[in-house]
Amino acid sequence: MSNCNSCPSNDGCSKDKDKCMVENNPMNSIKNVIGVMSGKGGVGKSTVSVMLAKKLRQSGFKVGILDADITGPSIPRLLGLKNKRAQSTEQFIFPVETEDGIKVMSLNFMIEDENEPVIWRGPVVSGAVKQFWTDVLWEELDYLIIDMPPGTGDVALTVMQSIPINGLVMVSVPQDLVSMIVSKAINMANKMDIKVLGIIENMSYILCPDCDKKIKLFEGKNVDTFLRESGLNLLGELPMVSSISNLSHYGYENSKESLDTLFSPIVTNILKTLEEEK
Ligand SMILES: Nc1ncnc2c1ncn2[C@@H]1O[C@H](COP(=O)(O)OP(=O)(O)OP(=O)(O)O)[C@@H](O)[C@H]1O
Repeated sequence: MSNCNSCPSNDGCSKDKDKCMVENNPMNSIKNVIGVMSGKGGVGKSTVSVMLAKKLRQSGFKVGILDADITGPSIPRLLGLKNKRAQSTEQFIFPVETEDGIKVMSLNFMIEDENEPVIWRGPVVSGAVKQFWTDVLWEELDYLIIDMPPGTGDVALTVMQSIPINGLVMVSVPQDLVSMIVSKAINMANKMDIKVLGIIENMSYILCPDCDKKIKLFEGKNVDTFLRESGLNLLGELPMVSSISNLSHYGYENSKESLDTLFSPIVTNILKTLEEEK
């Protein structure tokens, strides 16, 4: 059952204690849980989750990534861990660790072939996500990053109900930012009483290779109005760059240089907003 003392959301929680569905594992001590969400798939949620985890780890924090995208897990590949398997005992599942010490749990670590589709019904998928929170031996973490399932369906709901998320980072692309897709995700978070820390606009522009001018591919005229009306921060913009698209093929390490500079101010904004919310 839920134990408020060991819950990362304890400080700022407004949930009714008796109705809380969060089950904590007393062996784990996780200070902050940050969910990375998007209204739909393919907009860069997993890429952002990995960049955020890497940056926090570089700053000396103890970091984990929970890949809650059960039917389309891409975290192991992005981190160059696709051939790793998670070990378990009757009591615990042990996360796989990257060379730089990020603890990772993904369904891909439990299946034989990453190309095999996960053909499970919603409740089974939701059960797996819950287990990643309760049964994985995360031990002590400063930040657990959750790569949320895409969209606002059943599994996203389970994650929000059963994991004490301190704040959500919304990832969007410019043409979706002012659409109902993002609004739906934000409204869902609001209904579940989870703070949205802000929005990252991914694939926001391209940089001209000759003059370094930012070229916006989509008109973002209404973005400012949308942000003002929704009361949300723009945490930062990421350009469309080959070093990011290469992440899925070659892993983060080969793309590190350009990403480090681009992502640093975004991480600062995320941590600042997270602290302000406490
Ligand atoms: N800024 C960017 N520039 C170029 N390519 C990008 C950028 N961000 C993400 N991509 C590419 O877009 C694709 C989708 O990214 P990613 O897997 O991170 O999205 P996602 O939202 O997690 O998708 P899914 O919901 O399917 O898991 C990947 O091939 C990734 O390399």
